[in-house]
Amino acid sequence: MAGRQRHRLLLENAEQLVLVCGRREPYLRRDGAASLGVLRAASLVVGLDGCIKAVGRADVIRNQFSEATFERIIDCSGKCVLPGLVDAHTHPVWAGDRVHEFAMKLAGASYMEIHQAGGGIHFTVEHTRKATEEELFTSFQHRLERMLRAGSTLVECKSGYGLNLETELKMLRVIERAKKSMDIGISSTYCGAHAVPKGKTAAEATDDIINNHLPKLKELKLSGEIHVNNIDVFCEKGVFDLESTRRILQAGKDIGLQINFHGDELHPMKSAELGAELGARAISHLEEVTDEGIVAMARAKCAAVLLPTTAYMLRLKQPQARKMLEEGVIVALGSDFNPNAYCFSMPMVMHLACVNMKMSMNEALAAATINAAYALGKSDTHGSLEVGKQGDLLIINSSRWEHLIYQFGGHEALINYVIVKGKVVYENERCETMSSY
Ligand SMILES: N=CN[C@@H](CCC(=O)O)C(=O)O
Ligand SMILES: [Zn+2]
Repeated sequence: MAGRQRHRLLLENAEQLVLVCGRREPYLRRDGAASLGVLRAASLVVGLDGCIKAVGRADVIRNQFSEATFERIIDCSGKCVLPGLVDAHTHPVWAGDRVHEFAMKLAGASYMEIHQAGGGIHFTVEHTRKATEEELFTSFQHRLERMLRAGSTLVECKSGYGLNLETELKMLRVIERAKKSMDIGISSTYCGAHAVPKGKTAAEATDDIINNHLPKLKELKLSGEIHVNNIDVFCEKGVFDLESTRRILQAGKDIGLQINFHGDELHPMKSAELGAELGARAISHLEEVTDEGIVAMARAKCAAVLLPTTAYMLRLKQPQARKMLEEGVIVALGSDFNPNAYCFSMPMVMHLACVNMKMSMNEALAAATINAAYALGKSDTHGSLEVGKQGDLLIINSSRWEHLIYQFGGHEALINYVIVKGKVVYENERCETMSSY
C-alpha cells in the first residue's frame, strides 16, 4: 500500500502503456527491440520528485494508491501512454535559414558543391556570428517548443555555427540558458569542428580547437558557467580528416566529454573504426560505413545515430540499418534538425526510418527512446517507463501506439499531452476531435 502520500500525477487506465523495456536494459539491440513491453488497461504514477513511482495494471494501482492524493489525474481510457521521445542529434541554434539552398538542391546541386562554394554551413556561420545572444535564444526557444509539441522530451543540441571561440561560446551559453529555463531535457554538444572556418586550414583549425577552445570549455565547466556533455567533429572528405578528428575527439575526451560525432556520411572515412577505437558513445550518419566499421561499433557498444531526414533530403544512399541491427549495433535515431534538414518531428523520423531504412515500428520506437537515451549517456534515467526513471511521457489519442508512426506528418492531431517530470508541459485539446477520422 502506498499510504496517504501525495504524488504529482496519476495516468489512469491507458488502453496501452508502452514500457519499451522493463528490466533496466541500457539499450535494446535487434532481438530486444523485437517485442517491446506493452501493458494493457494500465496506470502509472509519478511522484513529487518527478520520477515514476509505479507502473502496472489499473486495478492493482488503484488498490495500491487508494488513499494517496494526486496533483493531477488524467483519464487515459482509449489512449496510449509512451515514454517521451529522445532526439539524439540536432543543430537547433542558428540564424539565417537556407530555403534558397533547398531550391538549389532541388535543381541538382549537391550538399558539398554548395558547401565548397561558401554556402551551406558557411552561410549559417556568417548569420549566426552576426546575431545577438538574445536573438539566438528566442529562435532556439521556439524550436525547442516545436520539438516538445512533437513529443521530444530530451534533445541533443549542438553548437557548430560559430567555428571561432567567441561565437561557439555564444551558442553554448544560449544552450545552457535553455537547459536551466526550459522543461525539455537537453544534452549539449560542442561542435566547433563542424567546418573548417574561412581563412584557416584544417590543421590550423584543429590546433585552435585543441589549444584554445577546449581549455576554455574546461575552465567554464570548473567555474560552473557552462556544462557541455559531448564533443563532435564533422569527419568528412574536405572537412576534418581522420587524423584531425582523432586529435580533437581525444582532446575532448581528456576533458571529460563524451565522444559523439558525424562520420562516414558522404564518403567512407573509417570514422566508425576510429570511434570504436576511441570509445565513442555514438556516431551519427554512417551512410558510407564499411562492414568492418559496423562490426567494430557492435563490439564497442558504440551507438549508431541514424538520421533519415538527411538521406531523404539530400537523396543519399540510405544507411544500412538492417545490416547494423543484424550485426548487433545499438541503433538510435535523430531528427538532425538544421538549416539543411528542417524537421522537428521524431514521429516523422520514425516513419522515414521504417519506410526508407526498413526498420520495424518496434525498432524505430526503441531507437527513438531507450537507444537514443543511451547515445547521450542517459538511459539510466530516460527512454523507458520504469520505476525510478524520470516521468517523461506522451499520451496519444489512439488505442494503438503504432499510430504515432503510421500517421505520418499527423502528430499534431495525435499527441494529446506531453509530460516532463510528471508535469504537463503541452496539452492539445483539439486532438480529441481531430484524430478520430
Ligand atoms: N553533416 C554535417 N552537419 C549537419 C548539417 C549541417 C548544415 O548543413 O548546416 C548534418 O548532420 O546533416
Ligand atoms: Zn548533424
